[in-house]
Amino acid sequence: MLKIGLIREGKQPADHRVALTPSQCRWIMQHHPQIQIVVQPSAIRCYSDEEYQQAGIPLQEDLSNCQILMGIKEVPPQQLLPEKTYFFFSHTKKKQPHNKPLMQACVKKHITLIDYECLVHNDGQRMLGFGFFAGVVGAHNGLMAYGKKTGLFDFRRAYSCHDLQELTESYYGVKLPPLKIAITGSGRVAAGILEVMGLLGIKDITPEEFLINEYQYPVYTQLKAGDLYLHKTERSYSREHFHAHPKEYECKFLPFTTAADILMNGIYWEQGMAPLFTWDDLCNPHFRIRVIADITNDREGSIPCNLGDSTIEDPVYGVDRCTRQKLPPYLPHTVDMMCVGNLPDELPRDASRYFGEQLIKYVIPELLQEKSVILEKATILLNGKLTPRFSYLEDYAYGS
Ligand SMILES: NC(=O)c1ccc[n+]([C@@H]2O[C@H](COP(=O)([O-])OP(=O)(O)OC[C@H]3O[C@@H](n4cnc5c(N)ncnc54)[C@H](O)[C@@H]3O)[C@@H](O)[C@H]2O)c1
Repeated sequence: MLKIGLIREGKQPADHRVALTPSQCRWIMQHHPQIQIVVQPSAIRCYSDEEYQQAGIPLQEDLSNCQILMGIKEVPPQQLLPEKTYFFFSHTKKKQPHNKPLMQACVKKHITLIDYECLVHNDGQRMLGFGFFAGVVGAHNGLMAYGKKTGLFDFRRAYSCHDLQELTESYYGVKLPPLKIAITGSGRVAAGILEVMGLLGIKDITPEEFLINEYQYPVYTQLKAGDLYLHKTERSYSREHFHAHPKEYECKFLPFTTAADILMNGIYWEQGMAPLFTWDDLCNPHFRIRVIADITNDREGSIPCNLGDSTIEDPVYGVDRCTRQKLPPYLPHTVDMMCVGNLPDELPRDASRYFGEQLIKYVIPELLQEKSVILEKATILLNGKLTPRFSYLEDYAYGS
């Protein structure tokens, strides 16, 4: 019998998501009788203890008789149970300094750490992620901020809705004013943004039309990497080459800064890549963008005026375009920034269900195999020791 425990999230601020919903737990136990799932009680989880009980999933405070423990966010080191196999987003593979104590606690407690982020298909695409719901909530919040800034319309908060269905219903009858939205990216986040565009009936136009025309109704254009980047010397774009050498490319976004009212940023970005525009561009009087939903959300990253995270409670801040000062939101002369790092937690029920579906499809069957290459590849620590693939983390995991 393989016993899986769903842990209570311990990280602050509290996260409401869970790896498997009550009905998904029941489905797994019905279809895989060799698996038993228990859940640690939680007062804040988006599916209540009662919902798990009603689905026949036992509540259990002490998870020491489980072999596998599943969470979402980083587990506070003092809550780690020794010698268990843990699945969660550890945010350690880039040696993130704030998670060094967590990594070292996992070593000390002989833990096997499997990171969801490292579970990938053969072609390297991630199996699990919350990007779609980050895109949905990010697009919603970006529009909400624009409505507040201009006083033209009012959107309720996504987290006040029971789920995406209720959020969708809140769009019935909404007629947005003419506005132009530039969307960047082509992954899960972008798919979520496009979902909101579709729900609100915002019209899709080409990048060329977007730059030239004005419209009497709201429009958007999607800019994929090929629309955004150009090799600095070859003056060309190739997807494979760009993914391998993104720093050799310059960005072509500048004309959109004088054509768009809202920017919804969903690109993949890493340090050293060209930003979408510079501080000098921002100070240009023709810079038209008033609201930026920076869902990619790297501080001073692809968007230079991302001055750090905002929160779900307080999702928007203003930035003075010339003095670069952080200011309260919705002032007339600022660009408003929506830079929340845990957007999917505004729709935790849908985000959890979607996550659990991927988990059931791709990961649960691997758990039942004698040997799984997929799991091996995602195992950062095996019984507290770095696996060869992650040996580059040596100083981070074992050092002082
Ligand atoms: N704010 C939030 O709450 C939140 C939540 C989830 C994701 N994000 C961020 O949003 C961004 C996009 O996430 P996503 O889920 O859409 O990602 P994804 O993996 O679904 O898509 C990434 C896309 O970028 C492309 N890409 C471009 N350059 C690449 C490169 N050098 N290497 C690999 N892929 C490259 C890939 O082809 C892929 O289509 C990420 O930076 C992610 O951290 C933010």
